[in-house]
Amino acid sequence: MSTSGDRARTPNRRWAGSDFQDPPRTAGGVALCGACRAASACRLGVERERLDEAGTAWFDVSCPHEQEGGPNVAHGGWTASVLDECLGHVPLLNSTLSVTAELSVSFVKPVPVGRPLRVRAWVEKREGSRWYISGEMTLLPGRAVLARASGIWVTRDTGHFDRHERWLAEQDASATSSG
Ligand SMILES: CCCCC/C=C\C/C=C\C/C=C\C/C=C\CCCC(=O)SCCNC(=O)CCNC(=O)[C@H](O)C(C)(C)COP(=O)(O)OP(=O)(O)OC[C@H]1O[C@@H](n2cnc3c(N)ncnc32)[C@H](O)[C@@H]1OP(=O)(O)O
Repeated sequence: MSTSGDRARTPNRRWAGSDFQDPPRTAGGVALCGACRAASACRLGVERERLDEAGTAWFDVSCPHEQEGGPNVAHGGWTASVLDECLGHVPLLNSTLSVTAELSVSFVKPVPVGRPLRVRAWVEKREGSRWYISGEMTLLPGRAVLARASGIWVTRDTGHFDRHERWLAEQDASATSSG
């Protein structure tokens, strides 16, 4: 029987040999998170990504039908997730591992499901290990803004997830010992 302690010690083969700063990418250049590696596609619907010479990141995105909230429109959680993903790729496109510390989303218009959308993301400033990143989602064709986001990403070293596993094991151990 598997326990939470076993889970904390089990190597995760999706990340085996993985370089956090240079993850596997789709043909469209999209860096894949852990759960999407088996599917070889971003299940949030990020189809292409690229960084231009000015440092702005561009993403072709479409809301999957499984993420429908209201009739023919995206669940707000999808909009927030895909903006977290796209803005969070900016440090990665600059060969830097980071995690989201804060994220703020403005839902400007309902987001249609199954339509081509564009996300643009850029660095506002960097202070210490913090990257202040903003972005917006627009409808295609045209450039109507559907959502805006801004947040703070914090640079991590490659020991971040191992430290987390140890912290989790300690939580489990202290919960077990205190009953
Ligand atoms: C999906 C996650 C994947 C992450 C990347 C992994 C591999 C990459 C490969 C493939 C992946 C492909 C694509 C994925 C890319 C992006 C997807 C979106 C990213 C995410 O979806 S990621 C998941 C959600 N996210 C978390 O899981 C974070 C949980 N959380 C923590 O892990 C800690 O809470 C942490 C690290 C935030 C702080 O940890 P801490 O407090 O111990 O650090 P410390 O004290 O050293 O602070 C260091 C500096 O952060 C500043 N700081 C701290 N907290 C702050 C806050 N709230 N707001 C503003 N600034 C803050 C301090 O002011 C100091 O700033 P300074 O260095 O300038 O002085």
